[in-house]
Amino acid sequence: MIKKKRGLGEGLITFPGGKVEENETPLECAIREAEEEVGIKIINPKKVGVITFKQINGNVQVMHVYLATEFIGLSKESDEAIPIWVSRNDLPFKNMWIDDRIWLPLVLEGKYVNCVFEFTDDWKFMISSLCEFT
Ligand SMILES: CNc1ncnc2c1ncn2[C@@H]1O[C@H](COP(=O)(O)OP(=O)(O)OP(=O)(O)O)[C@@H](O)[C@H]1O
Repeated sequence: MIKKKRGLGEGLITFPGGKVEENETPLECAIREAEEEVGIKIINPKKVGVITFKQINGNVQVMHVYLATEFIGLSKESDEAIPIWVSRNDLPFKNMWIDDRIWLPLVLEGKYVNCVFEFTDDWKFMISSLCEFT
C-alpha cells in the first residue's frame, strides 16, 4: 500500500493508482502508476473489480482494480507516495478510504467486485453503497 503525500486522499493509506491518460488502457495505467509512485514493475496484474464513485453533484468516476502478486524492483518513496507493507490480517482501515472496508476483503478472498459508492461532494461521507461480487 502507499501513504499518499498529496492530492485527493492526502495522508490516507491507499493503493498506487491514478487517472488514465489519453490513449492508455486501465491496465496500462495501473502498471504505469505502480512504476511512477513506488518504482516497481508489477507482473501479470489481474483485474479484480470495477468501482463507481458518485458524488451528489453528479460527478461519476470509475476505478478499475488490479491485483498483482509479483513484481520486479524494490519499492521506494516518490513525490506522491510512501510505500508501506501491511498484513492482510491487520489492514489499516482506520486510515483508508471508507469504501475499502467493503470491497477490499472481497477482493482478498478472490472475488471479482462490482460496486457503486455514493459520496458527499467533499468526500467526507459515504451515503450509500451497493456491491455485487462473483
Ligand atoms: C473516494 N474513494 C476512494 N476509495 C478508494 N480508493 C480511492 C478512492 N479515491 C481514490 N482512490 C485511490 O487513489 C488512487 C488514485 O486516485 P486519484 O484521485 O486518481 O489520484 P492521483 O491524484 O494520484 O491521480 P494522478 O496520479 O494525478 O493521475 C486510486 O488508485 C485508489 O487507490
